[in-house]
Amino acid sequence: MKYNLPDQSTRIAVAWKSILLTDPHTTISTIRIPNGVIVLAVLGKGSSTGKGSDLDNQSYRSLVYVSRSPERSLCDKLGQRGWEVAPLRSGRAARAYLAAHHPTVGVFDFASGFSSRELASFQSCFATGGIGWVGILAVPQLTNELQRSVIRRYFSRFVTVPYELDSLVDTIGHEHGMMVLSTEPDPLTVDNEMVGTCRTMKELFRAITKVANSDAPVLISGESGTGKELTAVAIHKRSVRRNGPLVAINCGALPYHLVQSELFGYERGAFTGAFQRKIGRIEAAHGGTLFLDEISDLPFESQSIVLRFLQDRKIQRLGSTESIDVDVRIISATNVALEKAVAEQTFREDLYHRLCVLRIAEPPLRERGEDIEVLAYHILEKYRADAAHRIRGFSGEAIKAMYAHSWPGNVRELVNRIRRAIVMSDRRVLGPAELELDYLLSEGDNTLTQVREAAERNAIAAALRRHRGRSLHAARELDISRATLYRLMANHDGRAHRDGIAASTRCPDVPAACDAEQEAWEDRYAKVGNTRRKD
Ligand SMILES: Nc1ncnc2c1ncn2[C@@H]1O[C@H](COP(=O)(O)OP(=O)(O)OP(=O)(O)O)[C@@H](O)[C@H]1O
Repeated sequence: MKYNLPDQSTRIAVAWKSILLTDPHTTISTIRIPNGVIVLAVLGKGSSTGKGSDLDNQSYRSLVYVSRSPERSLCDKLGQRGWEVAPLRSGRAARAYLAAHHPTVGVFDFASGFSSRELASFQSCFATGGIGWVGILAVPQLTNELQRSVIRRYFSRFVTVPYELDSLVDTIGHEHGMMVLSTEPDPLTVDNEMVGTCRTMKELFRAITKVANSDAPVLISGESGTGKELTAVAIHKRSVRRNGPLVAINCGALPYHLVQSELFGYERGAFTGAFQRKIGRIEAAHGGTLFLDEISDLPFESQSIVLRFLQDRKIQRLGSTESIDVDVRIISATNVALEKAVAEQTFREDLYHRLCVLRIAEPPLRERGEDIEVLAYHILEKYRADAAHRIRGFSGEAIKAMYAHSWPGNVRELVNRIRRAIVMSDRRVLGPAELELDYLLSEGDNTLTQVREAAERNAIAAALRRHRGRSLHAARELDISRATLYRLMANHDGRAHRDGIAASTRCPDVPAACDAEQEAWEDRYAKVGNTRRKD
């Protein structure tokens, strides 16, 4: 039987339970279907020229093998079967490897004796999408509740010690086959620009794929620095217009008197100084995508000009009477709520409806959980060469501080902090001081729970700081009710509040919270805090 990859193969993987790729180099594989019949299948694009199939052409022959004492014989055996094995011991090394190499299979040796704390440091690796985990366990570990729950949640298969080398390698082959066939090729990860493994980012990637399949206008909303421009590029790259131009216009930087000439262009002699014809930005995007960045900043008087183009899809260069049809797909981005601008009559409602047919919301960095760490290593890889010496990674304290910080500037802030640290640091391991996050760490915040609590406390403190102690505004920003905010502040025993206020007095550009509302708030908070303490 011959199957073409990837479409049909995906269906095979879904329909049949087990696929054994005995050797990642070969295109001949054994497929075991549910009724027990074994079928030999040739997987590939019908090619037997020896040049290799799609399976060979991709980088999924690498395998991460985590063990405190990696088995030499297992590494050798895997090497003979064409695997590139990366034996690793720590969570940090594994995370960096996963971010850089995207292996399809991971082998985790529970039997080599990782402590519970060490196990927790691997959690983000287990949760990484696109990798199937195979466990090696000692029989008594099957009764250990923590290990059982990790296996149940994240592992597809496991073997117990003592195991037969061949059988383990076959199990890894099974896992590899299932992962390859059930994973759709993802241009986002192929070009390795947009990184994300958490649930919200996976939802974003799915939304990008769907939106890219349509030609309707899309509005991308999200806080500054969350990756709206990156998303616009990803949509364009995945769309049928990918071979056409992508032209970006920063609407905030377009003064009214230049809107017509910038957007529509002009003919020679159209006005004094127009010495030659100039093609406008909209026409330059013909056949491709027009990205209207910071659309909310488009001056009100200019909005009708853009609206007219969106209605007619025609332009007229200044100084010309000829109407030119322009075929572009519109993507716009905003970091403020356009609905609010419409309600306040600073943004035209008819333009809003033209732009906002499809919608994508960019999650802020503070809601991306362990992606902070994945992103940090991605950024380090990208800018590593700027360092005067080789930088190995981040210290444990630096990672803790990153989780504790609330990232008001989102991914851009993370990029800037890491780039600064890479250039300025004399050390091989970047610590919280290099990231200018050392003020966040307090003694003894070591366990995951403590780190999470610290992150929550700091997010609340930062929100209060930004809104000068106004609980209603801070709760709104944190997307929780005011009652929940009070409860959380009470849980943190007032520390988030104190930190928020202390920092707002420390920071020169944020005035201290000392207005009447602040005092009223403090009274209310004191009551909530007292009630809880009585409990
Ligand atoms: N998911 C991501 N993976 C890797 N890098 C990212 C990601 N999201 C954002 N970045 C990086 O963060 C920086 C800011 O991204 P971008 O310019 O797309 O944000 P933005 O939301 O358009 O910002 P603004 O609203 O200020 O225009 C860029 O350096 C970008 O490469």
